[in-house]
Amino acid sequence: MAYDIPVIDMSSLRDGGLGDRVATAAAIGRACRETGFFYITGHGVAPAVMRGMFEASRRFFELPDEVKARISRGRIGHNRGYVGFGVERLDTLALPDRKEAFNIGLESEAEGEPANGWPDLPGWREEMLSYFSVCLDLGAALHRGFALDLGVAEDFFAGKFRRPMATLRLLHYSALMAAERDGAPGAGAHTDYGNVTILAVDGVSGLQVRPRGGEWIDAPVIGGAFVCNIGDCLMRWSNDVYVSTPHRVIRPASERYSIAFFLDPDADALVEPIVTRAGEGAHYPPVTGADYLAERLAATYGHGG
Ligand SMILES: O=C(O)CCC(=O)C(=O)O
Ligand SMILES: [Fe+2]
Repeated sequence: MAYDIPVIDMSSLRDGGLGDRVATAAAIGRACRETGFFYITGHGVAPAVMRGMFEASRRFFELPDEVKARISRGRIGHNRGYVGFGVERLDTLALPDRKEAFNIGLESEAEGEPANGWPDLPGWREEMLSYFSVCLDLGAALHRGFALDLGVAEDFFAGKFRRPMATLRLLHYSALMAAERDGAPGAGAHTDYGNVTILAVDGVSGLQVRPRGGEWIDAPVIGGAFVCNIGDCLMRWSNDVYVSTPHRVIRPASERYSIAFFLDPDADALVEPIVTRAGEGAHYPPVTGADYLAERLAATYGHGG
């Protein structure tokens, strides 16, 4: 079977009529069953917004190491903050990834809620939070599509993503390190944990996808489009009708920047398989979003980094 990664105009899911929404949902559903990856256009995010985000990302990663270390994931906790080169190992059988990253979670001023760490860069926090909310809206629109396609109420997921465990992640793959010949990947082969990932890549390709039962294929950069992929949580939720697909980043020939938005459900949302195929039982017991994510993060960071 030849796999491809379709380009889907999602504008109807934002503000279209029912007929168009159903058609878009069917196209997304097909991609989720086959490749688990699709590009989206018609998302309404202006090119200037993405240019601004990548400039902001560069400004952050150019900060001195000791400044970034002050807001490290180790200090901030809750999977937020700066993750230095070599700390993470997405493919547990390979060398640590050649990338640094900065994670931002749902911002809250409330007592007892996890806080984000912020660098001391003017306007930076506001720009990140504004993009965060753009991604939440896109994620909600995509979930209306998943719901339509899976045959549940169009707003089925809305009540399960009220305060979602979402992570906005800036990524920087170093060209200097890419030149080293130790076999370390940019990002090792893995599947994403959550429901859906919305990825923007700044020009330099390197993402590869391995459809289940297929070979590695390149996911080239398509200007103005985001790459979306299904994570393990939505695979489980769809009772394995949708597939989360292994992917990796090969070491780029030059500096590479990407921005990923990982959307996981609310901590207390019950992830209970939606059974759509006649005669089939649930493949998994229900689990809360928090228990599910905790299990998966422990596996990635378990090597002690
Ligand atoms: O940087 C990329 O293109 C993809 C990164 C990725 O797959 C991830 O962080 O989960
Ligand atoms: Fe990923």
